[in-house]
Amino acid sequence: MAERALVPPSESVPRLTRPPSPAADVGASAALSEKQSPLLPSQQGGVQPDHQNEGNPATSQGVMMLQLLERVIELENWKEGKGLIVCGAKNTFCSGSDLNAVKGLGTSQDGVELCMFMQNTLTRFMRLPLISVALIQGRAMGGGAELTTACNFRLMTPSSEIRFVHKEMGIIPSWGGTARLTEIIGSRQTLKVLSGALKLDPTVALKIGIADEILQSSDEDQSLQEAQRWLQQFISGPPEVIRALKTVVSSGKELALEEALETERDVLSTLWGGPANLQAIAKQIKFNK
Ligand SMILES: CC[C@H](C(=O)O)C(=O)SCCNC(=O)CCNC(=O)[C@H](O)C(C)(C)COP(=O)(O)OP(=O)(O)OC[C@H]1O[C@@H](n2cnc3c(N)ncnc32)[C@H](O)[C@@H]1OP(=O)(O)O
Repeated sequence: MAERALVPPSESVPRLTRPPSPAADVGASAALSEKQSPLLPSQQGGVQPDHQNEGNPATSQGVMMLQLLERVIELENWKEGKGLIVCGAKNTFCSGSDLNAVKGLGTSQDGVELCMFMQNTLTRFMRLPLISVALIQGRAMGGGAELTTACNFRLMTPSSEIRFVHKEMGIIPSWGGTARLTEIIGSRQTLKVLSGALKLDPTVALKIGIADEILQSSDEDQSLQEAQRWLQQFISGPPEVIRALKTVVSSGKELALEEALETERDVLSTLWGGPANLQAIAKQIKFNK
């Protein structure tokens, strides 16, 4: 029987509580996992399996998923950050769960535990006070397609493709991907994308609103540079302001209006009269250029 390495630290997705004050340190953009894709098997350039568990794909996949959670926890503690880019390796964004591991996780309970673990991790990722970009080089399939929806933006290289293959696997996207995709492109388009298991090339993805932009290059390094330049336009400025913006947008998306308004008041109180605000007022900035 497959080892239960995927039981989530908490049994359910964390509730969004009104957030702590954003930090005021200097920020930078960073790759979540430079040249690594969190869920891929090692032959695709993913995180290497724990040697202790070599030969047991289910356990190795569990290790990779735990590594993803660890990275998210690191990012939760990255108090000066402003943005991040999630990218894959060897021109594959992420081809989802390791199919060899999935064979060893055959019960409904296995599926639900995997789902809860990933819902927890990706919800925490989505709520980071960082502006996140999925740089889709090559394919994003299954769980990999779901991962792209946890990012705020999706940039696609000309040769890339997003495909929610779940229907063909006899399942649904359940790592929060269905809910997030519906929020991104609406229920009609989501139903088409999922029930057709459509291959979304960059042109189609842009048209239906999953992709934010098609990059010029399919080259791994050049497209990463393009993505960094693209992100830069949204993260220039003081970290406390960028982080606060992401925080209030998250609460506007997830909370009831009264709570979201309260969050806005609280977050504003950390900025109004603060250094960035006072400097801007002192400079008498004009926006007519
Ligand atoms: C539990 C469900 C879960 C969820 O979302 O909830 C999922 O994610 S289900 C998994 C969904 N993903 C797939 O079904 C992908 C299946 N793989 C493919 O369609 C292709 O391999 C593709 C399109 C990713 C890449 O095709 P390409 O022609 O470029 O290369 P290869 O097919 O030769 O692949 C190279 C090598 O990688 C292995 N591989 C790729 N993806 C997976 C995977 N998800 N699990 C295990 N192994 C994978 C592939 O088998 C090849 O291995 P090799 O030993 O060289 O034959």
